[in-house]
Amino acid sequence: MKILFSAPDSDWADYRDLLPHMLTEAGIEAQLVREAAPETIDYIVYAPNDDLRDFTPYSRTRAVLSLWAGVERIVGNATLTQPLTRMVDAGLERGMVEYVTGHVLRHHLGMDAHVVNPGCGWRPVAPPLAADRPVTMLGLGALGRACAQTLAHLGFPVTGWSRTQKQIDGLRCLSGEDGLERALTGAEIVVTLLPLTPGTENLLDARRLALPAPGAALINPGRGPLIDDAALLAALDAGRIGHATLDVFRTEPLPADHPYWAHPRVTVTPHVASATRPATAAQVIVENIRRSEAGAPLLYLVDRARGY
Ligand SMILES: NC(=O)c1ccc[n+]([C@@H]2O[C@H](COP(=O)([O-])OP(=O)(O)OC[C@H]3O[C@@H](n4cnc5c(N)ncnc54)[C@H](O)[C@@H]3O)[C@@H](O)[C@H]2O)c1
Ligand SMILES: O=C(O)[C@H](O)COP(=O)(O)O
Repeated sequence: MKILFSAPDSDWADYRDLLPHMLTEAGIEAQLVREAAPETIDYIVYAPNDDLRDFTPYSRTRAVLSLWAGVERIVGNATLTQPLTRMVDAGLERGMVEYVTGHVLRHHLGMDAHVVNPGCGWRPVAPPLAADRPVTMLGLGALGRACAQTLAHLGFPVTGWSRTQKQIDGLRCLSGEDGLERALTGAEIVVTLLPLTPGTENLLDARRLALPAPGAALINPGRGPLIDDAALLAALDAGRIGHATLDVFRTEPLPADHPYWAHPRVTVTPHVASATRPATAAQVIVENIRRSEAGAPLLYLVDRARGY
């Protein structure tokens, strides 16, 4: 079997030895290649790149296996008729839990007053307990759910919002348009871990950004276009949103003249919230190839109509 590794060179360095080794361990005889005649390729391991845009000639390819959790850059490709899977990786999940927990605690504990602006002087105002700090998680998938549950274990009252109604221990789960309003209203920290689809683009617009508690913090490790940037800047300037920690943007790298860079109440992180971790992600790729060969359903199959 031949597997095309269609991803940037930095990924190739991580997987070129690891993936063949793990395939062999799983009893799968395969050759991992950087290029080959398209009609000879059985599977494509994919991360966004400029080389592969037309999937039409890959006539025997049985699945395209994304190394990324977010598939918005490939899911709408009209030439892609092969099954597409997204990445759900234990290492990626743990990294996201650490990022979200760290940034939630920064805002909850008011760390900036002591660490970033220690000139504030001796103002002994103790932060409330987590139990008194409502947090809202938009998105309750692999990543949102893990982050929400960790925050709930720390004592935060966490409300989660998703497309279909969920029941998750320790969380107040809401869904639908009305659920979104209820989830946002009064939240003191809002985290967005939604995929980018036509249904989520500009989800946080001026009206919805006015619903959280005055001065609430917004943390977006999901995708940049989930937020209407002009509305967020206006909400920050008016103090309706107290701080925005943004990891993802409409244009990446974030252009040097973008107002987010200079804004005193915006923290920019350069799309580092969490990365796919090769050691665990390779297991997912191998398992999906094993399943496909055995005629079993693929894990984490993308629904083209939903867009994720
Ligand atoms: N910044 C980073 O480093 C980084 C890393 C990995 C993933 N991500 C982003 O995180 C996103 C979420 O990943 P995941 O693995 O948890 O995804 P997932 O597919 O497991 O979960 C998606 C969640 O979003 C909800 N959702 C989708 N559309 C919705 C809608 N219209 N209304 C309400 N809820 C909706 C679903 O119900 C589900 O709960 C990815 O798509 C990606 O954009 C970012
Ligand atoms: O969280 C999940 O189980 C999946 O991402 C699907 O969620 P949805 O049915 O709410 O889209």
